[in-house]
Amino acid sequence: MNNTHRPIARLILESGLVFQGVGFGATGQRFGEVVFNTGMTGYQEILTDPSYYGQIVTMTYPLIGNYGINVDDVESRHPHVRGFVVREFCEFPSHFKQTESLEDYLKEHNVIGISQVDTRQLTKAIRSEGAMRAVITTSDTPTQELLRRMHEGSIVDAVKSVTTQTVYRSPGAGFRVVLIDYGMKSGILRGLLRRGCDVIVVPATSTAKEILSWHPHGVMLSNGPGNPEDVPFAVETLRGLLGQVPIFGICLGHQLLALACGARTKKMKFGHRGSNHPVKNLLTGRVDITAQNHGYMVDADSLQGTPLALTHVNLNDGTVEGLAHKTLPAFCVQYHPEARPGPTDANGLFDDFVEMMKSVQEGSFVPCQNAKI
Ligand SMILES: NC(=O)CC[C@H](N)C(=O)O
Repeated sequence: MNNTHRPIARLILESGLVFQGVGFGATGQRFGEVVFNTGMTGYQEILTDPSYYGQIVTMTYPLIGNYGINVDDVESRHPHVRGFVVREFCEFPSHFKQTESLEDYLKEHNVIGISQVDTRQLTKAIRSEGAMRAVITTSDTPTQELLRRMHEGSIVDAVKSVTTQTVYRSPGAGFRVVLIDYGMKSGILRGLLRRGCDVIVVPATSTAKEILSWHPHGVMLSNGPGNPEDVPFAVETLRGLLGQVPIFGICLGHQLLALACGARTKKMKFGHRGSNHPVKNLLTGRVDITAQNHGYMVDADSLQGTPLALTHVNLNDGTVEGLAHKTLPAFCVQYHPEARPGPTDANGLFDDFVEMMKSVQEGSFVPCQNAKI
C-alpha cells in the first residue's frame, strides 16, 4: 500500500491497548464500541447494516477492499459504523460490478478507517476482555486525554436514530405484511417481496393500533442497533400485537418479542458477528450455517414460566438462537435468514412465515407445542 498521502491513525481501547496504523477514508476522531466480524467477505453489507450504528467494526479477514463498492450490496442508504479497522487495505480493487473504491466510499460518508492494525491481537483482546469502548483518531490528541474521554459518543436512542421517519409501501399481490423498521437491513424487505408480499414499512415508534389499522396478515420485526431493553415502547407495541396477528422477528426483533413475552435479555461478552455460525433447529435436528450480528442475547434461564419454547440453539456456545410462542402464531430467530452477507441456508424461514400467515387465514394453524423447554 502506498502510504505517502495517508495519515498516521491510532486505535485506542479503553483497556489502554493502543494500535498505531495508517488511516484511510475520512480523517478525524470517532468514539464507539469496538467489535469484530469474522466474515471473509461482505464488508459493504456490514458497513451499511444499521445494527452496527455507533460501533467500530474490525474485520478479522486480513485483506479488505479488494472488490470495491457496488450498487447492489448495500443494506441501507449509507454506512452506520463509527469506524472501520482492517489489517491490509487493498488500494487497487477490481470487480466487474465495482462503481467506486472502498476508500472513496468511506470518505464520502465520513467514516474513518484504520489499516495495518494487528487485527488478530485486537480480536484476541476483545475476546478475552469483552467488547469495549474505543476511539479511532488521526489527530495528535494525547492518548491519556482520549482515555479519559472514552464515554464520548455513547449511543442514545439508537433505534430512533436509524428507523424510517415515514411509512412506505412496496406493493405485492400476496399477503399484506407490516414490517417494523428498528434499523432494517433491506435484505429483509427483499425476502418478503420475493415471496410476493405486499409490504408496508413503518417506524419503530408505531403503536399496535396504528399497525393493526393496515389489517395486515402478518407483522415482521426487523433487526436493529443497541440494547433491546432501551426500546420499551417497541415491547409495549408487541404486547398489543401478540395474538392479533402472526409475527416473525429477526435479531433485535427476536429480542424484543422475547421481552414482550416476559423473558429477559443480557449483554454477551463479545457477541456473534460473522457468516458461519452453526445453528441447530431442535424440532427437526437440521443445522444451518448462519449470518449473525448481535451483542445481546435472550437469557435461556429466563424462558422458564414464559409462553416461549426454545426452538434453535447456537452450536458454538449453546446460546438461544430461536423461539416460538407455545400457543400463538409468533416465532423469531437471533440470526439473519436474509443473510447479506453470508450463507442462505436459513432463507426458508421467510417461507415458514408465509405458511404461518396462510394457516392462520385458513384456520389450520398449529402452535409450536412440541418444542423443548
Ligand atoms: N442485528 C441486530 O438486530 C442486533 C440486535 C442488538 N442490537 C444486539 O446487538 O444484540
